[in-house]
Amino acid sequence: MIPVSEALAKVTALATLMPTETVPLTEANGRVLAEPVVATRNQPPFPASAMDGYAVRQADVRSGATLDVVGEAPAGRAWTGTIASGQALRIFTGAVVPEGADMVVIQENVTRDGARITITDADSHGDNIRPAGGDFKPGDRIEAPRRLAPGDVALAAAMNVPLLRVRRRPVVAILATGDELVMPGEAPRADQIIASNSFGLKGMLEAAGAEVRMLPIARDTESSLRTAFELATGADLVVTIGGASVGDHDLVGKVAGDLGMERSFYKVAMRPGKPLMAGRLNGAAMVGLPGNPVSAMVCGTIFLLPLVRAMLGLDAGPAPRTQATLACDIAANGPREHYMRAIVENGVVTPFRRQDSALLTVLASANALLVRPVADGPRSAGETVEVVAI
Ligand SMILES: Nc1nc2c(c(=O)[nH]1)N[C@H]1C(S)=C(S)[C@@H](COP(=O)(O)OP(=O)(O)OC[C@H]3O[C@@H](n4cnc5c(N)ncnc54)[C@H](O)[C@@H]3O)O[C@H]1N2
Ligand code: MOO
Repeated sequence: MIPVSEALAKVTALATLMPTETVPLTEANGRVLAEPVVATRNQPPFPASAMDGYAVRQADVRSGATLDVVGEAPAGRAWTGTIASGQALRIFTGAVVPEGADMVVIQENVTRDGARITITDADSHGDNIRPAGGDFKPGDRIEAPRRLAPGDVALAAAMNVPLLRVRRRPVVAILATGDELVMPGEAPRADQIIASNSFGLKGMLEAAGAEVRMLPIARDTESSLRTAFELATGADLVVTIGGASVGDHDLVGKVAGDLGMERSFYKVAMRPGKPLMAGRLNGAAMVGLPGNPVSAMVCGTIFLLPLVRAMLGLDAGPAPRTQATLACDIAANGPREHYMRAIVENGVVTPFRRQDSALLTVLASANALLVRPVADGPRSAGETVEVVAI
């Protein structure tokens, strides 16, 4: 058994950086930017009105002052004259503020009578003008690498960059194994259960930016496993589920080895997740997850997410931890780092009483993993511990 930190380093060392591809803005959200986006224009490109009202000279703005309305400027239709003293231009949000004007008086602060306005309230918070280039200027950048959030996509669009260079999504083949498994919706025999892990992992990996291929469930025979591994050809990462332990039917390690897997490690000092394996199989990274549903999902959080991040060129450090205050006493930990399913509320963490790695109801109710270091002593309510959000 190797420590979790060492296993993580070995897993992320299996990553190959994905090549880049070009996508339109409509498909860019959530993708990882591979090359910076560089603005070639000012935004706004002109001094723009921030309000509906009247563009005027600030020096003319006094309560009771009357001004002549000399024209109108809606957004998208500039008025090309110059505002002189005593004049006002009817203006709308987003329109070009004309030469001469250095303030927009909001329409709520004037009364209008034909072509004249009277200022009823001269108190203004600011000039209501957005200066040219106030948002961004030529040369301003969205740096890479970066996972594009909706705000980034909007910014790239505003920069008039319609196509973005992003990392190709790593293709992950998920291979569930076991004679006891049937797919959701099928009719299980009395001695069978429903395959669940692949679905949880698919969601987790897709949210991380991967493209997931679900392979048919492999039976606990060497030939079925071999066929399933063949179907994984072309994937950047092959994730197997189950068959990783020491039983007579735990054949994943053997078959992968027969097919040429160069094993990086097998077994991690971690709970749940001890029988984790990883290596390289025909040019792809391979991670063998334990079958217990919670073990598979916890290993997904701790190892697969950093691996996918590394493949996308992002920081591949360990899952971020924060501190929380223990709500109750907990017993000493053993020789494996323990990732206890827990609920964090207002900075206080409560681990679930039942920690069996088969309990999906507990995992689904949890929002955090309470991390117990190897050989950590008993801890009392009120002490500070580390948690990973899930
Ligand atoms: N003698 C020992 N037995 C076990 C050990 C050990 O050290 N010595 N380790 C235990 C630990 S810890 C784990 S974790 C499991 C992992 O075993 P496997 O990876 O070989 O997984 P399976 O035996 O195939 O399955 C375990 C469990 O999970 C269910 N399962 C499997 N795949 C799925 C799936 N896709 N969806 C839902 N459920 C799944 C399976 O039916 C079993 O109940 O080994 C312990 N044993
Ligand atoms: O290590 Mo196993 O993954 O406890 O269930």
